[in-house]
Amino acid sequence: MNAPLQRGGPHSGSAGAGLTVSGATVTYRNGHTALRDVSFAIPRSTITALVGVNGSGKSTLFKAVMGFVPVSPGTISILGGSVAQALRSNVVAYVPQSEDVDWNFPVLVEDVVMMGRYGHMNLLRLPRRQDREAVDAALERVGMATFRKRQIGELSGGQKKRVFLARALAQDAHVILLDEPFTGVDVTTEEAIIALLRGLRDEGRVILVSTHNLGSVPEFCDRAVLLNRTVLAAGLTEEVFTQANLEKAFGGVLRHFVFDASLRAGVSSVDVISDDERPLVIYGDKASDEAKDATATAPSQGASTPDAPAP
Ligand SMILES: Nc1ncnc2c1ncn2[C@@H]1O[C@H](COP(=O)(O)OP(=O)(O)OP(=O)(O)O)[C@@H](O)[C@H]1O
Repeated sequence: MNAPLQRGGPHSGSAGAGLTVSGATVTYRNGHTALRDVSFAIPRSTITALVGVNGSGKSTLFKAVMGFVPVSPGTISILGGSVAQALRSNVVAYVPQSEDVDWNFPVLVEDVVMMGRYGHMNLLRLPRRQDREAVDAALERVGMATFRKRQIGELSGGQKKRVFLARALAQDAHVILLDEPFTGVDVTTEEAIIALLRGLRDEGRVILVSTHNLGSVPEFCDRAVLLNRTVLAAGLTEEVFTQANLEKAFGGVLRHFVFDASLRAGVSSVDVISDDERPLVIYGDKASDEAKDATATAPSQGASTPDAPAP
C-alpha cells in the first residue's frame, strides 16, 4: 500500500518521491488507446518538459495524473501516494491551455485564485483569513495583485496564464502540471513565468510542463519526457534532447535546418530544430569536431595506410 501523503511543506513525505508513472495505459470510452505502457519517474525539485507532436497524449497524461481518466493497466504514484490520495490532499494542480477555458464566464481574477483554496475549505466554501492571505500572496507572487478586481476575460493571454498559476500557488500544490504555458505569450512574460517556475522548483515542488517551444526546454527544464503514445525517451534534458531523439519524436513534422556556421568563431555547424516559432539551436563545437575527426582518421598503431610511403 502507498504511504499517506504528507502536507506541511513540499519537502515533507517520502524523500525525493515525486511523480512516478508505471506501465500506464489509457483507453478512452470510444476505444481509442491514447497512452500505452507509459513509464517514467520525476523526482521532487525538478522542472520536466513533456514534449511530443499534437495528439501524442500529453493532455491525456495530465488528465490521468489529475484522476480525470482511469489508467488500466498501470499505476501513477504522486509524492509516494495514489492519485486518489493526492486529490484528497489537494497536492496536484493543473494550469490549463488557454483554449480550454471559457473566458466569457463572468468571474473576477481574485475569485479564480480563490478556487485554488476550495479543497482547503468546508462545504460552505466561506473563505477564512488564511484563505484570503494565500490568495493575496499568490497574486503578489505572480505580479497580478493590481488586477484582482478585473474580470478574467479582460486580461491578456500572458496575464491569464499568471492568474491560473496563482490559483495553483494558492492551493499550495506540490505537483504543478502546466499545459502549454508559453503559447501566445511574449518573451518577457515567458521569462517571468520561467523565473517563477524555477522558484517553485527550488522549494521542492514537481513541475511538469507540456510545450512545443523546444528552444526554451534546455534553458529551464532539468528533465524531459518525449512522448508519442508511449515514452520515447525520458531523463535529464541533455541526455534526452538529442537530435536523434527529437527526430524520433517529431518525425517528418520537425523542421530541421542546418546552416554553415563559418561566420561564428569556434562553431562548426548550427542545427536549428523547430516544432514551433521558437526553435532549438544546437551549435557544433569546432574544436571538439576537429578532435573527433583527428581520432577518426588517426591510423592505429601498427596499421598501414594505403598512402603510406614504403619504408
Ligand atoms: N475524450 C476523448 N475521447 C477519445 N479520444 C480522445 C479524447 N481526448 C483525446 N483523444 C485522442 O487521444 C489522442 C491524444 O490526445 P491528447 O489531447 O492527449 O494529445 P496532446 O498530445 O495533448 O495533443 P496537443 O499537442 O494537440 O494538445 C488523440 O488522438 C486524441 O484524438
